[in-house]
Parts: sequence; C-alpha cells; structure tokens
Amino acid sequence: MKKLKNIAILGAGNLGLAIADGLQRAGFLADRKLFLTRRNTRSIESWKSDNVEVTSDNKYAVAGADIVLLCVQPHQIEHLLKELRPVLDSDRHILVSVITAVGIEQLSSYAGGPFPIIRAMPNTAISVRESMTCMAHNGVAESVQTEVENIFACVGKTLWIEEPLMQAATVVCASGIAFWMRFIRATMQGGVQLGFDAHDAKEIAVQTCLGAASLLNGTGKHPEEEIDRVTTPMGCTIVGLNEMEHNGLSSALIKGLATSFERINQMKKPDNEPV
Ligand SMILES: NC(=O)C1=CN([C@@H]2O[C@H](COP(=O)(O)OP(=O)(O)OC[C@H]3O[C@@H](n4cnc5c(N)ncnc54)[C@H](OP(=O)(O)O)[C@@H]3O)[C@@H](O)[C@H]2O)C=CC1
Ligand SMILES: O=C(O)[C@@H]1CCC=N1
Repeated sequence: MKKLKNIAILGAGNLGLAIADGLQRAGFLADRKLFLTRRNTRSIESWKSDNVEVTSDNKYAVAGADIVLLCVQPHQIEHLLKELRPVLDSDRHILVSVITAVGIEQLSSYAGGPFPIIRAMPNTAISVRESMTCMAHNGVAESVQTEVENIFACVGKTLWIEEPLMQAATVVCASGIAFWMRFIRATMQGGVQLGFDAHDAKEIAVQTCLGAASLLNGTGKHPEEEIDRVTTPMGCTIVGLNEMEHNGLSSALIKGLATSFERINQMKKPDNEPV
C-alpha cells in the first residue's frame, strides 16, 4: 500500500494551528505523522499525541515530513528557509507556502534551489473545514498539484489561480474572514439596539449570514436577484438598504479591499519589512 505523506507545519501560530485543527477534524491525519513547530512551543504542547510531534527543531520536522507547510510571518520566511537548506530534498519535499506577499521565485531563492513549491491562501475557517483556499504554482507536476489540492479540499473549497492573483486572493479570501466578522458584529450591535439580548442577536446574525451565503451557493444566483426577492416595494428592507448605501456601505467595503491590497504591495518592498 502507498505510504501516506507526512506533514510538517512550520510556524504553528494562528493559521498554522487552524490548518492542523481542520486536518485533524477531517480525519486527514490518520495514518500520517504531523509535525508542528514554533520557536516557543509551550502554547502548543497540548497538541502532542501518537501521531503529532511538537518541536522547535524545524530541521528535525522537515526530515520527518514530505509536505512542508510554511506558516511563519512574511519577514520570518527568509531566515527559516535558509535554515532548512541542508535538509531540503527536491525529490522528496513539497513546499506549500501560505505566506502573504512572498512569491514562488523568492521562496525558491531562499530555499536555495528548484523545489516543488505551491502557494496556498486559505483562511482561518479552515479550522472548521470551511476554508476558501486559492492555490497557485509555476509548473509543478500534476501529481504534486493533486497531493496539495487533496489537503485543502478536505477542509473547504479550493480554486487554482494564476500567481499574480494571489494578492487579491489574500484580501478577498484570507482577510475576508475579518471583514465578514465585522459585518456580523455590526448586525449584532444593531440587533441589541432593537431589543435582542447579545446571545440571541448573535444567533440571528450568524444564521442569517449563513442563509444568505447558502442561498447564493444553492441557487447560483447573483446577490442582487436575491435582494430583489426581499425588498418589498415601499417596504422596510429597501429603505434600510438605501440608508446603508447613502452612508457608503458598498463603497467602504470596496475601498477597504483596495487598501488591504495596497498594503501587500508595501509589504513586498524589502525596505518596508518589519525586522
Ligand atoms: N492569520 C490568517 O488568517 C492568515 C495568515 N496568512 C499568512 O500566514 C502566515 C502566518 O500568519 P499567522 O498565523 O497569523 O501568524 P502568527 O504570528 O500567528 O504565526 C506565525 C508562527 O510562526 C512561528 N515562528 C516564527 N518564526 C519561526 C521559526 N523560525 N520556526 C518556527 N516557527 C516560527 C511563531 O511562533 P514563535 O514566535 O514561538 O516561533 C508563530 O507561532 C503569515 O505569513 C500570514 O501572512 C495567510 C492567510 C490567512
Ligand atoms: O493580515 C494579514 O496580513 C494576514 C494575511 C491575510 C490574513 N492575515
């Protein structure tokens, strides 16, 4: 029987652990080994189990793994990949980077050679297996693409994109979780103002948000068509919606996305990198 590939998550922070959580829930880790690393492992010791090793030794983790997920912050990746050079094996390892603003060519040069590298942009909903993960590569073998796609497909939806679109994917799908959270929170605040207690306001806001997303998923319709079904002429919805637009709802969202996008451009400039 073909041996399942072991996985190392280097940089088990917010996103790294969310990925580990999702893979665990999906049963993806059965019969595989998972290595979790960070420099200070105290907060992730509870992850240790028969098939999960926790270590601050990245080289040890990579030596035991076939698929290496790079989950450190953008300014930390150069140091990490240079540290890994002695143990990276281009015939064995597949590198998967979720790191913002660092391109495949750059990763390759930090790693010191031509490795199969895939960039993936999931979001933190990966922990509950509801990620939207955009992926890009620059010519890796189909078997490698499939191997990596299988990882992310068991924890949400996947989409292959061209690498230049990775920046937009970061904003819309990864930062997107924070944007939607704020939208939901504002709905809750409104709900409390109108009389619900905080618990009920949250339940109503979350389920209504899920309902809206499910409608689009289920029908394939454009949002505006669904809006038309809700906005009774001279009713309460259209006046609320128009008031929101007079106050710049759509404009604020689009400007926010564009500002996040622009920030990634700045992150790409070496002289702006945090130390
Ligand atoms: N958070 C999100 O929703 C998303 C994040 N991303 C990208 O994912 C990456 C990680 O983001 P996020 O999880 O939020 O960041 P975090 O800071 O939460 O996680 C980074 C982790 O890397 C560890 N780390 C740093 N240096 C090393 C090293 N040399 N070896 C091993 N571990 C190390 C840190 O722990 P310690 O200090 O103990 O070493 C930390 O736990 C970023 O590049 C970000 O752009 C992409 C999509 C979504
Ligand atoms: O805020 C950030 O820079 C990272 C990338 C997308 C989500 N978090």
